[in-house]
Amino acid sequence: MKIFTADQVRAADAYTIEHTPITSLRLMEKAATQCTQWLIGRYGAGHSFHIFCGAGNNGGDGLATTRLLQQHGFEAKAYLLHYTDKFSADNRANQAALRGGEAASLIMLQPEDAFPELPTNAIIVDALFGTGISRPLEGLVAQTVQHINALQDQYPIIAIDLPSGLKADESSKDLLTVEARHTLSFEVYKLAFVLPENAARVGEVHILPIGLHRDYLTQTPTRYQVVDMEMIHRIYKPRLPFSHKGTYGHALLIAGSYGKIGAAVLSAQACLHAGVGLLTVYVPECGYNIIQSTVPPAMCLVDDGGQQSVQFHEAVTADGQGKYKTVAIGPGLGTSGDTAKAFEKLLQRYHDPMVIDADALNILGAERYLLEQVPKHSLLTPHPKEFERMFGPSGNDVERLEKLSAAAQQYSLYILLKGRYTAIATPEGQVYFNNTGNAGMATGGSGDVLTGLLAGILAQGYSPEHTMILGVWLHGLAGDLGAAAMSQEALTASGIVRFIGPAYLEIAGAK
Ligand SMILES: NC(=O)C1=CN([C@@H]2O[C@H](COP(=O)(O)OP(=O)(O)OC[C@H]3O[C@@H](n4cnc5c(N)ncnc54)[C@H](OP(=O)(O)O)[C@@H]3O)[C@@H](O)[C@H]2O)[C@@H](O)CC1
Ligand SMILES: [K+]
Repeated sequence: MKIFTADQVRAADAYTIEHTPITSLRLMEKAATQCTQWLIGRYGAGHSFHIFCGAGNNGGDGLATTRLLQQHGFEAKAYLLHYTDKFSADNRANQAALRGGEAASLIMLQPEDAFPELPTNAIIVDALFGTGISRPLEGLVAQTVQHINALQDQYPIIAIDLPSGLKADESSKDLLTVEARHTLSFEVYKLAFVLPENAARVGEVHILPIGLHRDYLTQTPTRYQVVDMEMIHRIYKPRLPFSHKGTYGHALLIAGSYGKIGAAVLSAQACLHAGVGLLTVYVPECGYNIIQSTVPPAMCLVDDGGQQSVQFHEAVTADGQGKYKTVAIGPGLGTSGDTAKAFEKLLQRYHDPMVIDADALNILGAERYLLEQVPKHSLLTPHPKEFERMFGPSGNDVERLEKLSAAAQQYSLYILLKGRYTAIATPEGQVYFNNTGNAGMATGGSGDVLTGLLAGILAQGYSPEHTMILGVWLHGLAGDLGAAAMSQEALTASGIVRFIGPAYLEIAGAK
């Protein structure tokens, strides 16, 4: 699903009005109808709705929603903030329509008025500002937003289109905004929804269709997209009936050190569950028995280094055209000087896309010049701290995203940034946001599983871009299925591995 800028949303609106018989007032009615249906479906009988409206079209959505809720037999009141007399035309039309209905359901809130008393069954709806926000909140609107936020533990707060005060396309890091439990937005995502700094503001996002013109939605190029099942279906390739293990590639996984062989085990298991044809795991000597007994389908190569691998570059031939379709390196590897040297030699020998994670990223962070030597189109999988070590600190999430995208373009790499919506930046400047996964996956070894999964997918012949999108998505879905079966708390990295299979079945079943 595409992420539109506020300007693109406005253009979609205008295009729809120009190319179909629909008016802007009718489009607002559709938006309000969707919000009404969502609110009734979610909260139903026994609740009263208290809708705080601004002077623009977001306020218009709120006024229309109030009227529609009443028409469905619900108690609903609109509080129209009277901080200006500059109401939009559609806002005025909906004020008039509401005044024509139930008495006392449209209340003008003046700057000197106290915040209204709300009954215990209240649902607060925020329709103050949407994409038209143009400056920080102050005066009556700021006070109202502070009041609403102070009530968030008592009443659910539902924002229409955007939590008021939040900018759709920029960082709102230090701005006052509504803190919603749910945000009901229309047709497309907005960048603000996927930024970690907005997590407490947007809550759960629900995208509701309102009939914006398909041509505009499908033909407008966007820099950002949220990965969805449709995209996954386009990427996923079922196995061929006449295939053999050679069809699905041979991966080399270089991982583990004394005390961290578990990282190699988890990565190896994930790589096998991803569907790789053959797997060789390269570990220091202390890992040999462990790998052979816990991951029997994998072959094992042993380094002379004892506690940390220091000669793994020799596992690939000097011309880099050996038997391995892909190489993954990093989980539990260690960062000693000799390991770093071996990594540098590996980069000189191996020229196909690699998967680079954990300690291999830490080595890159310490020896930045090595970034230039990483094979083009390799996959880098840092968490925010590793990212910062490599590319420096950022003032806010949008700045970090720009840095991510700039690095992916500069070095021709696919780089992801882990988070609730993991961002995947491509060498072409695109950024995909992953929408699967849960807080139960914030557990040791979860990243090692992702590395193995990516290596297993890449080795099967998927392009690096498709590997990144499919791998991150499968990883999150396996985590979601695991959490559903055993709770987020009890989910472990091994649990994520166990649910890679069911996650594949979900894609295959829905295809
Ligand atoms: N496009 C679509 O697909 C559809 C869009 N729809 C809806 O329209 C919404 C966009 O409407 P919009 O353009 O009227 O902007 P909106 O957010 O209501 O705010 C503008 C008003 O706020 C004011 N204002 C701004 N900042 C302020 C501040 N800090 N403090 C005080 N005032 C401030 C600004 O005043 P001004 O800056 O002009 O002085 C103006 O009066 C969108 O989010 C969605 O809900 C749906 O109806 C149907 C389909
Ligand atoms: K709003």
